[in-house]
Amino acid sequence: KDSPPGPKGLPFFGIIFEVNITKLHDKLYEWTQQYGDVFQFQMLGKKFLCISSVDVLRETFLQEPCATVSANRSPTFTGKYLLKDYSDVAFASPSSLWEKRRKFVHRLLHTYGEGKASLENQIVQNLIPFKEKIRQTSAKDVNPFEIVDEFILSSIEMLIIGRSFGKEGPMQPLLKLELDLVNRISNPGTDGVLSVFPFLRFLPLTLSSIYHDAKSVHQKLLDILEMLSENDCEKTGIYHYMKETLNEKDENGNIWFNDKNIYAVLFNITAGAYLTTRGTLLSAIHILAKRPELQRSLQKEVDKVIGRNENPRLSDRKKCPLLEAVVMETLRYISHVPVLILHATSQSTTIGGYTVTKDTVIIPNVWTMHHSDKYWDEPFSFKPERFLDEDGQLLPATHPVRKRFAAFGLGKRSCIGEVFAKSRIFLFLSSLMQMATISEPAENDLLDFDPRKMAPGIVLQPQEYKVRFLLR
Ligand code: HEM
Repeated sequence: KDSPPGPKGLPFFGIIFEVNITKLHDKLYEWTQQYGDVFQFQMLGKKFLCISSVDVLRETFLQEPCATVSANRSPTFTGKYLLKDYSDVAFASPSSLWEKRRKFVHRLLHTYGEGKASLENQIVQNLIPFKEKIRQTSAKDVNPFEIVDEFILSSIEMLIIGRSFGKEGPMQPLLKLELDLVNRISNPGTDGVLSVFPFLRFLPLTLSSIYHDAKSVHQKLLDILEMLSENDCEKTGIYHYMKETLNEKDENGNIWFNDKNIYAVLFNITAGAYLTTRGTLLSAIHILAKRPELQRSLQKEVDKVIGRNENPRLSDRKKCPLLEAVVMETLRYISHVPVLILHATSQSTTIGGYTVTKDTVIIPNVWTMHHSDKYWDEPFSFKPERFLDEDGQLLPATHPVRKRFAAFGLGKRSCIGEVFAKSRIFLFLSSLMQMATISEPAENDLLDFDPRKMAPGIVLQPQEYKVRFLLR
């Protein structure tokens, strides 16, 4: 049992010709049925270990010594070329400077995601144009993508610079463009090819223009931030705090936060905050449009806890277990970060009883885990009640069902934006349920949401659709 099973593939190329590299998770789902919960394969000279078992993943990411050994990141094109030689948090492997960076960014996000009443007020302010749009479009067929984008991008501006300039302002169009580009290039399959053949960035290919465009748009954004921070911006966004920390030294006299770190960390935060929350909200709206009964129950909960006219507050979240369960089930059902961000081993170790060599790329196969009938009854059905007890309360985090949920990753590399993301998702969905009912469009049939049809990317995205918002 020393070496895991898995598809053999060709010398050097491995399995590359057997998969659609933009939708790696589809093939991993199929191979799990064939080879089991832990299997390995080779692609372009790299060794991959795919983990589709919740128990093995928890053991690997949460128990020492494996937790530390498996916290590395594999070398990526995104990390090396887009993020200035791994100057970021998400694509860099651990080091003492990285640890300081991760803690710092985590603290900033936490303060801004939950602690600061001012951000809560600002997000509530961001909801005003959103509510206005819903009023204007009431009962008409509408594509909700623009409305959701505006809300998310405004809250990213708030987070970074302390205010939003709106949809027509200098930042939102750039952010949107940049983040669509990043999603395409950082997709693990696409990045996997580019990381082995980085010279492709010099050839006249679509991929290389995506890379160059993403870089130049990001630089433009930084130039705008610099200009704004010198002029008329309140000193409340995280950009200001990053600038204040610039060139600080650690106890050994090493600078732990420099210009390159600001550049790369802002890439992480904008992509982390936009792609994931956008995917969640747009999927939730589509899913709810097909479930009027569930909406009625959500509206009852929101009316009781928040009322019809009060703005929702973050403190209301704990009192809305059904809404929490709907968000959790949406995240499980769509699993839109299907293989997390790939990990790697910093030395040889044992995983699931197998010997795994140093520099093996670890694929946490959360897509398969979240859609396995071993763990979930009817995994391709949307059932928020799986996260509730018989009294309608959210199951505790220690409950076996909750332990199978890994949408934000686990352990040392888990998402540092979870609180910030959940806060925004709650404020958005509770406001929506307070004021409107989502209905199918009048024009044509809306098919039920199918996560298998989501568009590829490092974060899968829902296909466009139309709904109607009927004012209550
Ligand atoms: C629904 C929302 C979100 C989901 C589902 C999500 C999911 C994830 C996942 C799966 C990972 C990788 C875990 C791993 O590699 O083991 C991750 C990492 C990360 N996320 Fe999120 N995320 C969300 C929102 C956010 C937000 C709002 C931010 C920032 C504002 C953010 C920032 C980050 C960063 C910086 C990392 C890298 C952590 C590290 O490598 O140490 N995420 N997230």
